[in-house]
Amino acid sequence: MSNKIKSIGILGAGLVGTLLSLYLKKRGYQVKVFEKRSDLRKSNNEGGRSINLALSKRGIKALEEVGVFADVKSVLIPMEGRMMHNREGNLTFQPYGKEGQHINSVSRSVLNEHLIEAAEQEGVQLCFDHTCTAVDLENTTISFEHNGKESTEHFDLVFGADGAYSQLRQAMFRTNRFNYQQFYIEHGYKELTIPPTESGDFAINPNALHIWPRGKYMLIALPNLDRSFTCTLFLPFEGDPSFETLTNKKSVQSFFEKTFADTLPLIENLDEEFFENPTSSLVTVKCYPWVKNNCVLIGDASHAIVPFYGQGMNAGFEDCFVLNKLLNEFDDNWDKTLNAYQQLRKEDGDAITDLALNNFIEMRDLVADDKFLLQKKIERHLQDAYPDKWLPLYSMVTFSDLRYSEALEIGKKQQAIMDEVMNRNDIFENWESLDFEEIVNQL
Ligand SMILES: NC(=O)C1=CN([C@@H]2O[C@H](COP(=O)(O)OP(=O)(O)OC[C@H]3O[C@@H](n4cnc5c(N)ncnc54)[C@H](OP(=O)(O)O)[C@@H]3O)[C@@H](O)[C@H]2O)C=CC1
Ligand SMILES: Nc1ccccc1C(=O)C[C@H](N)C(=O)O
Repeated sequence: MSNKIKSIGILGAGLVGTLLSLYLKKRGYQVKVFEKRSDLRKSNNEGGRSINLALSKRGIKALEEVGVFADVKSVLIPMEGRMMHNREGNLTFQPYGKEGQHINSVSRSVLNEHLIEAAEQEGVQLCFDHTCTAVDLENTTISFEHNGKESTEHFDLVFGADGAYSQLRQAMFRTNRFNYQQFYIEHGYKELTIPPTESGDFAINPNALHIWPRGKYMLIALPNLDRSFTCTLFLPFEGDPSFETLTNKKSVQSFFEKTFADTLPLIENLDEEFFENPTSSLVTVKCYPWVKNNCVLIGDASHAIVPFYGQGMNAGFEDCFVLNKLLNEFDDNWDKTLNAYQQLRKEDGDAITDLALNNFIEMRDLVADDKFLLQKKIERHLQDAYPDKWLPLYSMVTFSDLRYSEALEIGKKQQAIMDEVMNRNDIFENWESLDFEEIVNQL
């Protein structure tokens, strides 16, 4: 294939497809994007099933590289830490990183609109209402349906940025030695809303990610530009409590009274939203290889993860950044680039998949535990005293661009060290007199 690539087709004008199109167009390729949905800028309908995104270092870096971050900045809301709400409505705040560090709440559709606009201005051809129905991996053609008509188009290279249920991946699925694994967690999610107050203000602190951790399940809330909050209830599909048991207004009301009492005056239309918004499921997909002939998977199509680290978009954006960096390194030799791309990013995709699953346990359960919060405090102290030696796992993932796979490995070593530290009987009283140097030197 090497250096004969001129035309590139991309499936999906989601966050990753549009950013990828910008990168490739800027390199001088002819780029055409096919998206099954209508143009978001004309009909914005998320259908009550969106979870707010948390843009952080990796995503920002990837947006900066193509010059779109400056434009996006105005739609971000900084969240400096987690605000935990216990059953009595008492609050505990846990900062995400050092002073001045934060993650950014952003609506998927607003960010997507910005990227679509930027891609169009760059000269990318965007085809909305085009559903890809098949990909021919041998001939690098895409078949799609548009306005009831079927047609087929050939490209030198095709990218599947078409999400967790990718059509391109579907074509790869039938090829020899393609590995594939998919599983659903036992929880589903439902979107609810905390509207602005009557005076038009945020009802709760907008510079935090709010969590109501309840062990096996949780509710979270992230701020929006219109001063509302998008809440997401993560609850098992089956068991008690579960989506299965919350079948009528009475059961929902009493569940919220018992578990999330301080949200009842805030979520105005609980009954309507609970029964009108869909309950969505959460899938994880792992597969390999990501490259077959001249067809390549990227973003969720190659590594669909659960949302709990707020890294799905950041990881997909980083895929684009790394691909572009490799194209620079290999002077647009696509064979070499794609080979290196899939090897590097598979390891990192697997790592963030595991990290995201673990972060659910942290958010729904551990953040309500005093010992866990003390561990975080000690780790922040280690970071302040030995910034070159100890960077907490959350910071490595969120505020650095260290490879996810390296962050995961270092994080495991840190956890083993901290397990011993936290086992001391007098840890709550005497943590300040720990030998911090000895701790960091164990790494
Ligand atoms: N906050 C949220 O609710 C969501 C967030 N995300 C975030 O976005 C990140 C990046 O996702 P990304 O990899 O871009 O994937 P996305 O799912 O965001 O985007 C893929 C796009 O391709 C479209 N598509 C799917 N099948 C076809 C097809 N056959 N033909 C043409 N278009 C198709 C999808 O439409 P359709 O969606 O209708 O299938 C979607 O618009 C995720 O990691 C996650 O963090 C993604 C989804 C939801
Ligand atoms: N955007 C999200 C959507 C759903 C669930 C979590 C998030 C997060 O961002 C979590 C955050 N990184 C945290 O660890 O507190």
